[in-house]
Amino acid sequence: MSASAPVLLQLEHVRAGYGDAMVLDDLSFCLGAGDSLAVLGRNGVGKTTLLETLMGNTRQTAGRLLWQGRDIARLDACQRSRAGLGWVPQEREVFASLTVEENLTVVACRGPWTLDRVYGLFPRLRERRGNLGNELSGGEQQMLAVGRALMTNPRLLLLDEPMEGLAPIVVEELGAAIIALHTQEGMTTIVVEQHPVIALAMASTAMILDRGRVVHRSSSEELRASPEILDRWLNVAAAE
Ligand SMILES: Nc1ncnc2c1ncn2[C@@H]1O[C@H](COP(=O)(O)OP(=O)(O)OP(=O)(O)O)[C@@H](O)[C@H]1O
Repeated sequence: MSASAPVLLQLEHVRAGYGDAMVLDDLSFCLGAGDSLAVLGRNGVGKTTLLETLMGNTRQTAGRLLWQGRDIARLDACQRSRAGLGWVPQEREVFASLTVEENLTVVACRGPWTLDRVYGLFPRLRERRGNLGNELSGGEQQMLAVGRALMTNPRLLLLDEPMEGLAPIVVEELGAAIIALHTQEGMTTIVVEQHPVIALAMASTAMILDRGRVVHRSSSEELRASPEILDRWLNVAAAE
């Protein structure tokens, strides 16, 4: 986080999970406006649960979750969305019976992100604007899911494994758009991603979770150059 950037999001000793099963335990971190953060970790360590907790979809039993300085623990997902949290779920959840353009306009909120700007980021969506959600490829659906979240004009975009199941060529196209989102558009992003090579390319800072806690936080560059940390927490020899 740059010293001058205002803090957007701050988690202090958060404990959260589902029912009686707590997944996140004493989790703390901070994110500044304009930051991009990759969240890494082995299967089942709580990466998705972290995003679900930010959106208010889990049971938070301890700690503070501050959004622009205000504790939002009691707000539901809709209220958090209105407060500026944008959510791209792992399942994409595009509206199958609406066209691409309807998928985008149905959630639109006033702000800098317009239909034209989303089409500028994803020219493929402009080409497919009249197609129904269920007529799109996996990659196009993912682009639509990102575009739809942008149309809500969030201040923070949360992406859960956006590359899952996509062909390498699409991963490249979507990855370039996600990188452009923070490098050119200044969007603050948190991206959950299993594969360190992809994750570290998509964000300038990285955080590793293990058993619901933060066990490493650094720049992506530093983590890329730390094979012992990658090996210890992710069981991979290198992120090259
Ligand atoms: N809706 C749910 N109800 C109960 N337990 C859940 C639910 N979703 C996830 N869990 C449990 O919470 C733990 C963390 O899961 P989570 O999906 O957050 O991990 P993850 O790090 O995102 O893993 P993956 O990389 O496999 O997606 C797992 O033990 C999982 O079984």
